Amino acid sequence: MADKLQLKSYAKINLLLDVLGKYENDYHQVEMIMQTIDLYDKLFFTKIDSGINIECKHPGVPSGEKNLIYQAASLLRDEFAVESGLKVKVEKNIPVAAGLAGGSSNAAATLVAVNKLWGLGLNTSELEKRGAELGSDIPFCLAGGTQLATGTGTELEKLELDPKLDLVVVNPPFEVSTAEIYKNLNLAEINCHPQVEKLMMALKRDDYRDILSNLENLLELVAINRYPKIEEIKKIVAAETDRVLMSGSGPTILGFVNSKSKAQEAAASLKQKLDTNYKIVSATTVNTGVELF
Ligand SMILES: C[C@](O)(CO)[C@H](O)COP(=O)(O)OP(=O)(O)OC[C@H]1O[C@@H](n2ccc(N)nc2=O)[C@H](O)[C@@H]1O
Ligand SMILES: Nc1ncnc2c1ncn2[C@@H]1O[C@H](COP(=O)(O)OP(=O)(O)OP(=O)(O)O)[C@@H](O)[C@H]1O
Repeated sequence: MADKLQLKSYAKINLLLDVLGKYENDYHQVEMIMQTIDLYDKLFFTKIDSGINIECKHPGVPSGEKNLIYQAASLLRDEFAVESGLKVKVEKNIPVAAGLAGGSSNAAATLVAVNKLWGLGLNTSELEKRGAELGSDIPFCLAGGTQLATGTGTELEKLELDPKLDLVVVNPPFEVSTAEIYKNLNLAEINCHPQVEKLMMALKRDDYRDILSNLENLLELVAINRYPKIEEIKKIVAAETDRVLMSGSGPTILGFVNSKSKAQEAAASLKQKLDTNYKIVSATTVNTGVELF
């Protein structure tokens, strides 16, 4: 059995994020259209004799038990009484605590890696179940592409759509806690919800204008309330693109355009306008989850 595996783990965006209610455990009932984009981390996994060692140069990424990679590996190690260990080198490209599921996608890749390296023989839905125990975005990150997510975000339906959307990803230099954003959402105040059916129809028809007008994120208002800077960034990105949207619980702002070259132009122009500590990249949607490279 091979003792090395190299996997890419893709960033996700939420083309639509609606919150319908709250469960007794305080998690929220959501309805989302999730999508992977061609921004990814590279993970180099090696099976070792014992322990879980993580090497990542990014200062915002914990190296020990707090790392989702560690948690994913130790969950399966404990469940299956695995005696081997794991070494992981992470090349981070996805901004951290950005609403792009960077940690979740790393965890999804780890589930795939240890399943293979430790010979556990689990299928995708068995991996999804373990992923959901660790984080709501992890099951989606396994297969990626375009998926409808319901429940707490872990009940998934893969949509046989492969939208080709070009965008610029603008990540400001501050982190946002997902828990804090959900905690500050007051559903009683919301009288207008995103329209998931309309977006799905627009995606099916590949109608650019209709797709753009149905991109919505209910958490945007909460995030802007807590961090007014997000509204300022939105305005700057709006001047360069056809539609702006916050990803997940923020603070990353996405600006949509109708070609790769326009996305690159928008990225170049925004780099001139915003501080150098903003991470700004052009991206495109992909129909990929965790994959070998
Ligand atoms: C905002 C999104 O990223 C959109 O894809 C997800 O809904 C959240 O995904 P995530 O970061 O993987 O979330 P988790 O790590 O599972 O949860 C972080 C915190 O967010 C809140 N949370 C999360 C998911 C959900 N359906 N309801 C919630 O209220 C909970 O307070 C939880 O403690
Ligand atoms: N492998 C990892 N990569 C990045 N962050 C990690 C990782 N493991 C743990 N973390 C921690 O998780 C927190 C959230 O990081 P992450 O990049 O996953 O956020 P996010 O993009 O907002 O995710 P989501 O969209 O799933 O809420 C960070 O504060 C970071 O310290």
